[in-house]
Amino acid sequence: MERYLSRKRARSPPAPTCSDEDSTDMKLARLASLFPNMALDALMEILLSTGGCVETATTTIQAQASLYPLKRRSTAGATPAVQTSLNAHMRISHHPGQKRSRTRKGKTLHLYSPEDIAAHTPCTIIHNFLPAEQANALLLELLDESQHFSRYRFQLFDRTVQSPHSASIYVATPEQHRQHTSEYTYGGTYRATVRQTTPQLRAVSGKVQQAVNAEIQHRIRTVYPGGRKLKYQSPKVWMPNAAFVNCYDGPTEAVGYHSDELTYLGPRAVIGSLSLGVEREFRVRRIVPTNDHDDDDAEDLGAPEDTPERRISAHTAEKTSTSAKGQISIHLPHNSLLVMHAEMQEEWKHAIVPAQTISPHPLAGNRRINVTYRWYRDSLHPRYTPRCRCGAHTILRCVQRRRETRGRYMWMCYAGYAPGKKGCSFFQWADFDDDGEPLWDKTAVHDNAPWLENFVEG
Ligand SMILES: O=C(O)CCC(=O)C(=O)O
Ligand SMILES: [Fe+2]
Repeated sequence: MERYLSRKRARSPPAPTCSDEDSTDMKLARLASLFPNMALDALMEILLSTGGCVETATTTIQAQASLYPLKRRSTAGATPAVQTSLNAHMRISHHPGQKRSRTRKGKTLHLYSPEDIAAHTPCTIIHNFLPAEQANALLLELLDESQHFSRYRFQLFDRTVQSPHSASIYVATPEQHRQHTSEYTYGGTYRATVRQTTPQLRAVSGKVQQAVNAEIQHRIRTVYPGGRKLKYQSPKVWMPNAAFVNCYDGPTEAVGYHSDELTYLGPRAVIGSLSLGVEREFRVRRIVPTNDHDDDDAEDLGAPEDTPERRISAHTAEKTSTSAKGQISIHLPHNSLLVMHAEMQEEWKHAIVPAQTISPHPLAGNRRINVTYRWYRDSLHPRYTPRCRCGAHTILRCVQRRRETRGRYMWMCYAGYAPGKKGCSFFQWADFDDDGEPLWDKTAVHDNAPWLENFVEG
């Protein structure tokens, strides 16, 4: 990003003013119409590198076209230059309650130590989480599994676009496999790749469960107001029953800025995220509310935001207001467990950004494997979640920017973003009790249908 921004600044006439009214999909579509011969991936990278500004992206592409022939400009070449760590220039205190922002517009603050990460982000990290042999065994097992992974596909106007990394979801039993392929949806469609847990994945789940619960309790005691759990956060023991495994094969594979879909996790979800193989940067940035109502309507009433499909287009940057405070880079080495705490999905966005350089891992080569352990709430099983007029499952989202309704949850139709489907404009506010349980007819929730089983044996 710096490379493009600094070139842009040095140039005269002055940088174009960025009109930031459109959703990311619209911006990408505008760029695609201006540069029909360029790959969408490359356009997304450039949009990301210019902070989501179509005008700057356009002048950047035009200027670069004379320097680099288009076919030789890889996505890696269009990624932001590696940025220097701000840690070198500033001392960061580790007071847990510290609220002062350390990020600045357009800058990336690089964090490595668990204390800094806990103090400045909604995450905590445990390095060297597993015994070395167990981490390696899990890595090898999942590298082998990754041959079965697939890429998410989503519809962008008349194009079907693929995610720039591959993934599969893992569940514990054949019955859960059935449910995940025919009942649970993701980003408006059924999952393409669902697999059953493998021996190493199962063996590690108990350790993840234990560590995540300890981290949750520590966070509550040391960070949350009054030492109490957040409103809507579940008071129950966190029990993962689904794991998404991602594979990033090489430095250009990535996932764009997004918040994880809350449909089955419910509000204030906690996610345990284990990194294996090549070290990559996990970027987080706080969502800043905006007063621009037109812009907000686009977000709140239809722009794809919190789906995996969005991650493809969200590969581009967010609106200016969102990125105004800059971003934080958390470095995720092999065998580290990152806990995304309850304040993460509603108030922050996260991404794995393309890397300019990576250090190959002795077992994984250029690949990084990531496992996100998730706890699907029984009360949010698809047999209970609202259906929209078009018959599809709705997805649960939180209003993230619009000041008046920020923090409210809503059920929305997302079918329109699934290839081959037509959506409707279904929208309904979602209400929860203080523990994040849906306030719909609870008798229905206590029927005898099979629940998702926890991964952990015994
Ligand atoms: O690869 C990672 O660390 C993050 C993956 C992620 O954000 C996701 O699966 O939702
Ligand atoms: Fe995510």
